[in-house]
Amino acid sequence: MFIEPARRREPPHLRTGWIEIICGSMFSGKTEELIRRLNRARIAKLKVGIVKPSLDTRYDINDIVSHNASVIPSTPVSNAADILALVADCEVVGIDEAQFFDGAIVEVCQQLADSGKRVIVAGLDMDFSGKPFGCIPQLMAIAEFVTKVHAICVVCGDVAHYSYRLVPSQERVLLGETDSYEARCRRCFNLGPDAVHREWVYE
Ligand SMILES: Nc1ncnc2c1ncn2[C@@H]1O[C@H](COP(=O)(O)OP(=O)(O)O)[C@@H](O)[C@H]1O
Ligand SMILES: Cc1cn([C@H]2C[C@H](O)[C@@H](COP(=O)(O)O)O2)c(=O)[nH]c1=O
Ligand SMILES: [Zn+2]
Repeated sequence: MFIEPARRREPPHLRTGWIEIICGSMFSGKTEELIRRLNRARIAKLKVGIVKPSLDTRYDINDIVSHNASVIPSTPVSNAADILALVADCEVVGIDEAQFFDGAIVEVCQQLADSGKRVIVAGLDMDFSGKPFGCIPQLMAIAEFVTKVHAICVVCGDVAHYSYRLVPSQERVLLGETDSYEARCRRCFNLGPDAVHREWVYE
């Protein structure tokens, strides 16, 4: 489990910031982990700013909501550059679904961390075709801390690494949950539509 590095209680310009990435497939617990870290920052009485891309309207227009219904309020943002003004007075910044932001998100995260803030970013590392998703690989490269989380393959029960798309769209951006995606391990992802889902063994 990720444990926060100690922070000196000094004005932001006198202390270092950093970037944390939480990445993985869909259903791997990225949002839960983001919410856990942000709640702990609040308990530490740090000023926390939370944003998500405005196109992510899946569960709620404003709130960040995990697949198992953990919730934290956030501000929807259309352009990555707008984040800078929104969180100017915050010590900790949380960003969910970062793969949907434009390329400026990389420079925005750098600037926030350079100005002494702790920046926690969650996002999909790969799209439905198994290709690196948007800015996430670059963010992983510049981050101090990278946490890769895993789901459970709904076909065989092994550790899942991929988000398998169940519907025919080839558009990169297609919002959805279990209606359109399932978490799969490498083998079951490569089997595609030929994968045979394991039967329930226990009642
Ligand atoms: N295949 C799966 N593997 C693991 N968790 C799953 C799966 N399907 C649904 N879940 C639920 O999703 C939760 C994680 O949700 P969330 O944090 O929103 O994930 P992410 O942001 O990575 O999509 C788990 O705690 C679990 O309740
Ligand atoms: C793989 C993949 C996913 N999406 C969408 C589907 C969901 O709305 C989000 C991911 O949410 P989660 O919190 O990680 O479950 O992204 C997409 O648009 N394109 C893709 O290839
Ligand atoms: Zn599998």
